Amino acid sequence: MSWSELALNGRILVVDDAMENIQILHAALQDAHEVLFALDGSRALDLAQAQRPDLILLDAVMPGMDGYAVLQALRAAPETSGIPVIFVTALTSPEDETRALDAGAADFISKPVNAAVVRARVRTQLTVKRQADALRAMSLTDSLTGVANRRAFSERIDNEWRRCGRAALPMALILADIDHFKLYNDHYGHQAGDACLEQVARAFCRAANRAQDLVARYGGEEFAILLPETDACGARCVAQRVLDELAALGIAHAVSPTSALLTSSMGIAALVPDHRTQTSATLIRAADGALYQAKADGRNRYCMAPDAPAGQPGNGAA
Ligand SMILES: Nc1nc2c(ncn2[C@@H]2O[C@H](COP(=O)(O)OP(=O)(O)OP(=O)(O)O)[C@@H](O)[C@H]2O)c(=O)[nH]1
Repeated sequence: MSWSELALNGRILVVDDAMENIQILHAALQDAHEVLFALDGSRALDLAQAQRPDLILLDAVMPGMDGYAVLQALRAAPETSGIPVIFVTALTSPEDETRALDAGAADFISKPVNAAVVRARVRTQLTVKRQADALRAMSLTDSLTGVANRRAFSERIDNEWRRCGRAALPMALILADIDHFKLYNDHYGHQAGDACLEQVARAFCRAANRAQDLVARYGGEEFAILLPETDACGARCVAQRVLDELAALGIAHAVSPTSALLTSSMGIAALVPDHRTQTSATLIRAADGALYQAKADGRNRYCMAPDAPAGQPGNGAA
């Protein structure tokens, strides 16, 4: 599919206090796009949050919250800051245009609008948006396994740390390290090692299957499983499923001192974030310490960080 084809079917939010202007833009765009509309700034912000349009056509002059204030509010919220905005306005002086572009507008269309020009400008902005989205997705994905990469993990854990902290919800982290992977590579070869990592990543995804769970490749043969809104008990369940999934895969590891099959060790930490005095590094450190303990205790098991608030430290051996 070409980039211009990708620009089709985008969801567009039209914001204007005059219904007849909305109707004109709707008529120009409805064949190729889903068109939403709002008659004032506050409704526009609600719709942008709830529906995440691909593009916003925004009237600059409106009673109450004007276009510039709407744009500022869109940029301030992480969920809407990446949505491109085209100003559509009767204000046509170079100063007005410059002000809109300085405020973060992607483009500027003068009223009265020409339907062909609107369609062309919209196509351009949607194409740029899709390209930016694809690049961002690529920059957050591990190319070998297809799961999130370390950068994506760092972004998510910080967001979840704050979100769960504000809501006083628990969150858990499992750090998993494949056992004796150096020996695996040495014995079966690096390509087989890569194929093994892909299989293991898929097994982790099957074990952590809630919408908000995140499986990430944390390092070479180390994975992180982030479990928002999950306490120590829930995290233990997921870790046990990881052990079961790996056992079910049955990947031979003929030279492992631990088992004839490929295994993983895991460290689990779970807590209710104290986001005012601590950072997410607290959780990572605790999970890392528990992983070290799981390795020391004989591998092929999970170990709970000792300061987990939801119960006594627990170990699970397969
Ligand atoms: N095939 C492959 N191997 C990798 C990749 N990333 C890291 N590794 C290998 O993973 C191995 C990790 O080895 P170590 O850190 O010594 O750990 P280990 O052999 O798993 O031993 P324990 O963790 O103590 O059980 C190294 O041989 C790395 O080369 C990768 O992308 N592909």
